[in-house]
Amino acid sequence: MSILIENVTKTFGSFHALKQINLEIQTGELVALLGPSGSGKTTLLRIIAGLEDPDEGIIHFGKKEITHLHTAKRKVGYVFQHYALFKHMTVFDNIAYGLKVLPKKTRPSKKEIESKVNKLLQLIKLEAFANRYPAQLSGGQKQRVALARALAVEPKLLLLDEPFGALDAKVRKELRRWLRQLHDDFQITSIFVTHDQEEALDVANRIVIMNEGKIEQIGSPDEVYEQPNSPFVYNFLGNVNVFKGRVQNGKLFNGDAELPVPDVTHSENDQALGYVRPHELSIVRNGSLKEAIKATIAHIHTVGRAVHIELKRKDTNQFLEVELTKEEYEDLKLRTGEEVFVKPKHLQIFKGN
Ligand SMILES: Nc1ncnc2c1ncn2[C@@H]1O[C@H](COP(=O)(O)OP(=O)(O)OP(=O)(O)O)[C@@H](O)[C@H]1O
Repeated sequence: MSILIENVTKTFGSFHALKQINLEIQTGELVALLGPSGSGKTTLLRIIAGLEDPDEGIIHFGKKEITHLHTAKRKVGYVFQHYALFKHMTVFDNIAYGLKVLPKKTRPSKKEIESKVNKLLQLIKLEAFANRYPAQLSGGQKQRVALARALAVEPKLLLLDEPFGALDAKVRKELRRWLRQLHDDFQITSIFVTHDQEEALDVANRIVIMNEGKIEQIGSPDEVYEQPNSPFVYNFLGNVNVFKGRVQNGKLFNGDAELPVPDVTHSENDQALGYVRPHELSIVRNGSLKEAIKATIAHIHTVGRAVHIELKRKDTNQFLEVELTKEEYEDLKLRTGEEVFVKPKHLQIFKGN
């Protein structure tokens, strides 16, 4: 089911939690709402679920307008950060719950419910745990049960609010992979809230980046990471080096460096900020002083196949962060304390002040 959100606004007293949100989600997409705490992610999810009313704006599910439709009639599965399982019910009964409380007309038979729950138990790999109670499960297992419970009623839309927020890093990673697999198998339109960039980049087909009640950027993980459209997105999605200066003759004047700027649309003499990701900086031994930045290697550390290098600029004493592949690093034979030159491969310019 596709979703269309038009001009949705929400205030709590005088506080604007959502400002003119416009968003279209296609059937079968797995979309992440990503943003810092308080940016409005949960409020938007709750409005889509019908747990909260927007002040203004319209929401469509497919062709139908549902802005004020009761939550129970929206056919939405909702998974919260804190499992919210029924403590006094077994895993089996928790998953079956949504089916057992359906009105008699639409309720499947006891046998059908049993077969459906068993299939879901297989899917979440907890067949052997059907008779356990939530207190006898780990956090990851509880969250899998919560997902199975949400899926049991065959929702047209699956909403997940920080579903793995309370779990440790390894279990989170496992569940992410599993959520993606589940999504691919079921093809349910899904929206999940997270403030973890890595999680959003790893799981989602599309990421909606929110800040202070507004959407900053919408795009595929590659798009938002490689082509951030604002300093906010640059900073929020991973590490970045920022060069502040003045743009003149196609160059950013920063410290002693004159860094070439691609297709400048800024007027000459504008104050500007140049953004470069650590992997977009290269290290060379011999540089022309102008187009490269002289710096001393302060620290080197390896994370898997990547090598992170921290350098201190000779001109401004600021620190730079460079990421090389292990091969690049081994070719260069770099050592702590050595003087080198750092060159941006790609500089994204934003207006500064
Ligand atoms: N019922 C409410 N009454 C008053 N203010 C609220 C209410 N619900 C949310 N807010 C405020 O609206 C803003 C957005 O909240 P929301 O929960 O949507 O943010 P979020 O991006 O999901 O943050 P987090 O990641 O911390 O959950 C916050 O400043 C919050 O305090």
